Amino acid sequence: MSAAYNYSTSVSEAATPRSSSPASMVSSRSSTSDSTKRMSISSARRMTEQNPLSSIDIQTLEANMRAQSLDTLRGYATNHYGEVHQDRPTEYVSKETATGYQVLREPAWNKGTSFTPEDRLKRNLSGLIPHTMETLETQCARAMKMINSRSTNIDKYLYLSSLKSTNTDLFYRLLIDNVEQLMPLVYTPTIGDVCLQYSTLYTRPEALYISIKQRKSIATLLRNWPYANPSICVVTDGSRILGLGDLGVNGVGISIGKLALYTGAAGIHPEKTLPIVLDCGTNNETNLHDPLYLGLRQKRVSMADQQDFMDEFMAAVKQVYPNMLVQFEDFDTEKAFGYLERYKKEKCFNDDIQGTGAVVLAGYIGAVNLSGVPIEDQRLVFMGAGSAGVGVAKQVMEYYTRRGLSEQQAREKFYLVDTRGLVTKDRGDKLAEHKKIFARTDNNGHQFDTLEAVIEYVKPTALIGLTATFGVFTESVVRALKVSVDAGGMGRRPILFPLSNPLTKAECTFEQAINWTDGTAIFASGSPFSPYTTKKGDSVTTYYPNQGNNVYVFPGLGLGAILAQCSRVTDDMVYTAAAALSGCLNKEEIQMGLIYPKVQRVRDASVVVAREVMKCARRDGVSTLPEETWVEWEEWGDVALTKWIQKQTYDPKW
Ligand SMILES: O=C([O-])CC(=O)C(=O)O
Ligand SMILES: [Mg+2]
Repeated sequence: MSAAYNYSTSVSEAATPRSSSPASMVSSRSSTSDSTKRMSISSARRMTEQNPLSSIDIQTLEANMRAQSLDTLRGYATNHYGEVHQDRPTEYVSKETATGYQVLREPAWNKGTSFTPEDRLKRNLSGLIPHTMETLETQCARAMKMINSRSTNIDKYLYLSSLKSTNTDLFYRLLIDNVEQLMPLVYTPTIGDVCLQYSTLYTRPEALYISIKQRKSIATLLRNWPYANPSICVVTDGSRILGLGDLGVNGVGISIGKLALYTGAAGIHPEKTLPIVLDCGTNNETNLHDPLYLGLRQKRVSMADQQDFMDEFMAAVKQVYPNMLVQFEDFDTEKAFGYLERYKKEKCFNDDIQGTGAVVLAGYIGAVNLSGVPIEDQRLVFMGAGSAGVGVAKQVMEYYTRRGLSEQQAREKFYLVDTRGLVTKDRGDKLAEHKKIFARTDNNGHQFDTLEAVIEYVKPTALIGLTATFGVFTESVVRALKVSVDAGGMGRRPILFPLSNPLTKAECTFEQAINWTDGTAIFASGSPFSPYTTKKGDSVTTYYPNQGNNVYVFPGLGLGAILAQCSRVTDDMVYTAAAALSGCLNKEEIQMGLIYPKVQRVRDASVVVAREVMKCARRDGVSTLPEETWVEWEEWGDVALTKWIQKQTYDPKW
């Protein structure tokens, strides 16, 4: 029996729930794709005629692009960007009925060489895979050998990506068991390079690519996603990918990478995750001139049009997947704040503002304990006043207000610096709305143009970098931070968080931080640095960096919100995620002087974060679970609830 289902040709039809994965598409065709195909073939033929060897190389493509002949190769229907009309449903076979390559070619069902003799018979697999039957561990060992044999991180990424699209369980087993080695490949920093080169690296679809040209058909596109009822999507418009700027549709890599961690770091089932990129054009000239660029070849549409597109997207999500949580990722600052406010009643959160805010707060709580500087004497300088800078400052400010400080007293602890220097009310420029809350008024008319000048003036105890500018924490800046902390008394330690991603954007390196503070810095970076060992005479000291990355928050926050069946994500839930994370360190981690759990324990941390987020959702009245369930869970207590959460998570084992 085939699990066929219909989606609408009109945008208003409701989604039909599916129960199975798509093994093989029996057919998927439409009149529009036919016409596109016809055009593509004739253009390609024209190009081939111009080039008798038929090797259409990049130069030829560039020349053709200049002559605009690529116009006809664009992936839209002849009726140019009108509503997408699909004439027939995509028909999938069900897992139960799939046989042969239908099984092997569906990553969610494929077990590779681990199929038992019985499976092989039942599923007509005999002869289609090597005779030997292997355990998952053996398959993992082979995969690790392959990864280790590749010399560049991009090649390692490509291998992993191919594995993911071949055998889901194997990919995630590998990621979960080798998270320290593999997370930097599927996530920051490698994912930054992948996004930069996505047009060239592209081999297969892994996400939903929704162009503003198809804005009338977003619901139809959402229904085309082959897995039923996703629980979570990560959506970007590519406008500020990590610290790399506007990458347009190539930013989709970040949605893919984040969702791999929702599964790897929190155990959300991979079939329940949906990566999305919204293509509104790009202002990235390199992409616009790259003949291989995969997105709309035009400048970004106006902010008002981007906003309308986003409204349409959110409305379509509500219509097609009403229970899906939406994570906004790497939108540029204005949109990041704007959308968070605009959709605050929906089931969504912004990872860069709230996730980063929460993870830094958690680390800051631990860092203050280690610093020897009492919380009331802390003064924080933020280099960078974008979505992450202001998001973090707001989150830490809340920590102060919850400890009894007034808003005004709490705000006074923060000094934000942007490209024009200290953010003050009387600086003479028009401050962006999101910065106003932290604009200083106590500067007596003085303006401080450089970070050095701000440090000299403020004498901070903590320096947080979210500038996306490599090296802005220079030796003189870091030494000045140490001097201002030392002045407060013996044994005090500076807090130094260069948080920008990927590594090429970090404000300073771990080695520099250690050398310039005589090993005293309490350090956290957004992307991972290696431990650093110093030798002085006979004494050898190894220092351990922290990775203050939102990966410690978003997977657990998302898991908690999903399991509590929240109608929305409250600020309280985000704060609770931070507080829960700060309490997650074990004895060994505390002894090592860490402020975050080791990355190998990220799944443990996510479960604790999820548990506390769930309880908070109930307190805030946004959990739609029946009251009886909560009463039962309360009786169980934390240990049982933790076990229950673990039981809900995906942890592939055969
Ligand atoms: O993706 C990361 O590693 C952290 C993050 O959200 C960003 O830098 O935008
Ligand atoms: Mg981000």
